[in-house]
Amino acid sequence: MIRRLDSQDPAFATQLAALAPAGESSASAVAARVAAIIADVRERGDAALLDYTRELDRAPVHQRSDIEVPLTRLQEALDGLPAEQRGALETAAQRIRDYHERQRQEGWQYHDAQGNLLGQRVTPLGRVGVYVPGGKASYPSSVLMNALPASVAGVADITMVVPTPEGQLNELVLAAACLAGVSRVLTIGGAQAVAALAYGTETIVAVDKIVGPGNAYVAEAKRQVFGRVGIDMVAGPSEILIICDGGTDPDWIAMDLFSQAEHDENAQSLLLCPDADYLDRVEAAIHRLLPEMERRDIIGKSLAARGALIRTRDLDEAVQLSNALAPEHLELSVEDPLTLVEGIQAAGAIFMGRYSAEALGDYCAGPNHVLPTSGTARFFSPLGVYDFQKRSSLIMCSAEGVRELGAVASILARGESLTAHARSAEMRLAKRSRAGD
Ligand SMILES: NC(=O)c1ccc[n+]([C@@H]2O[C@H](COP(=O)([O-])OP(=O)(O)OC[C@H]3O[C@@H](n4cnc5c(N)ncnc54)[C@H](O)[C@@H]3O)[C@@H](O)[C@H]2O)c1
Ligand SMILES: N[C@H](CO)Cc1c[nH]c[nH+]1
Ligand SMILES: [Zn+2]
Repeated sequence: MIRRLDSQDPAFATQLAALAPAGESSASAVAARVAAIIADVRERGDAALLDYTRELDRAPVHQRSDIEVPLTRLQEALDGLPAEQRGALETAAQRIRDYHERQRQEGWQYHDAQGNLLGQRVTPLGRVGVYVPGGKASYPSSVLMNALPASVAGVADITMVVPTPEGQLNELVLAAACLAGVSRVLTIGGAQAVAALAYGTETIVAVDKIVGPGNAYVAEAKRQVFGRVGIDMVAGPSEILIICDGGTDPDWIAMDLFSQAEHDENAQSLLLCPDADYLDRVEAAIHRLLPEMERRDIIGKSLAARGALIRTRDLDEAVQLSNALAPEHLELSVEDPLTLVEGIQAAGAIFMGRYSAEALGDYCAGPNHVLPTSGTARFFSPLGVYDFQKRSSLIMCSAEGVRELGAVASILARGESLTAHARSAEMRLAKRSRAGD
C-alpha cells in the first residue's frame, strides 16, 4: 500500500522522481479545458457562470441571485453554530489574526545627505478575490487563512467564492466568512469562478488579486489569468514530509502521513528515517489504522500513488533530501529539532518536535496554511499579510538636493543617448521650480 525506499539503492533517484505530481499530458488537457471556460465566462458572463455551476457542481442555480449568499445569512450561520464549534472557530480566528498582525508592513522614509526625501509607502490592495475550495470537502479553516490576512492588511473589498456541490451550503464556511469580515460570498467554483474574479461579469466586479488553494482546474485558471490580476501562488496537491529519528510513537507518525493523504488522491506523504526497524513499525501502524479512517479510499490511493517510507543514511541526508524536495509541510519529529532546523533551506511550514502535528497548523496554531507546494517553496512563501499590501517608492527632491542627482542622471542619460532624460534632469539644476521665479 505504501512503498519502501532506501536512499542507498542505486535506483533511488529514479524511484523518487516517479513520485512527482501528475505529468504533462493530464496538465495540457486541464489547460485546454480551463482556457475554454475562461473564454466562455469572458464572453457570456453570468450566464456562463450559471451554466458551469449547474453542470460541474450540480447546483440548482437559474438566476444571478442564486449564486450569492446574503451577508445576513453569514451572521445567522455564526449565531446558529453549536457553542463548541463557535468557540473553536473564534479561537482559531483570534490566533490567526494575532499571528498575522505581526506581518503587517509599515512604510518608511529618510532624508539623504543632499536633503532629498526617499521612502516607501505601503497601501492595501483595493479588491481581492478569495478562492475557498469546496469540491470534495469544505474548508472553513481556509476561509480564515485567506480572508483574515487580507482583512489585517486593510483590504476594503474581499469577494469570496466557494463551490457548493448540489447547492449545499456549509454553515461553518459561512460562519468563518462572517468572522473574517468577507464583503461578498458567491457560490461558484473552479475555473469559472477564477475567470469571473479576474475579468468581472455583469454582477461581479473584477478584483486586483486572486488568492487561495484549489484543485488542478483552479490552479491552472490562476496561472492563466496571472498578469490580468495578481495571484498568490500556483498550488498543487497537499504534501507532508516527515523527518523522524525513530523516537516518536509510530501511530502518531502514521496519522500525520494520513492527515495530508486524506485531502486528495494526488497528495503526497513521505517519511524519512535512518532506522529500518522503526519504518517497519510505522508501516504496521498504517495497515492497522487505515481501516478506521473515514476517507480510507482517498488515503489508500494517495499513499499508493505518491507515498513512501524512506530509509536514509542518517538525519543529515534526510535534511538534504528534504531541501531538494522543498515540501509544503515539513515535520522534524526528532529529539533536537532546533539544531536540525538550521540545515533546512526550503519548506512552506516547519513543525518542530514530536508534539507539533501538522494538523495543528492547518487549523489554529496561527501561521497560514496556504503554502507553496510541488517544490515551489524554493521561491514562494506562505500566504501572508504581505500578499495583500503593495509598495510605492517615494522620491521628493529639494532645490539643493537635485544638484548632485541631476548631474549624475544627466551623465548616465547621455551615456544611454536619451537626450530628453538628460535635459529633464539638467533643467532642474539651473532653475527654480516655479515659472517666473
Ligand atoms: N493548500 C491549501 O491550503 C489547501 C487547503 C484546502 C484544500 N487544499 C487542496 O485544494 C484541493 C481542493 O480540491 P476540490 O476538488 O475539493 O475543490 P475545488 O473547489 O478546488 O474544485 C472544485 C471545482 O473544480 C471544478 N472541476 C472539477 N472537475 C472538473 C472538470 N472535469 N472540468 C472542469 N472543472 C472541474 C468544478 O468547477 C468544481 O467547482 C485539494 O487538492 C486539497 O488538497 C489545499
Ligand atoms: N493541509 C491543507 C493545506 O495543505 C490545509 C487544510 C485545511 N483543512 C485541513 N487542512
Ligand atoms: Zn490539511
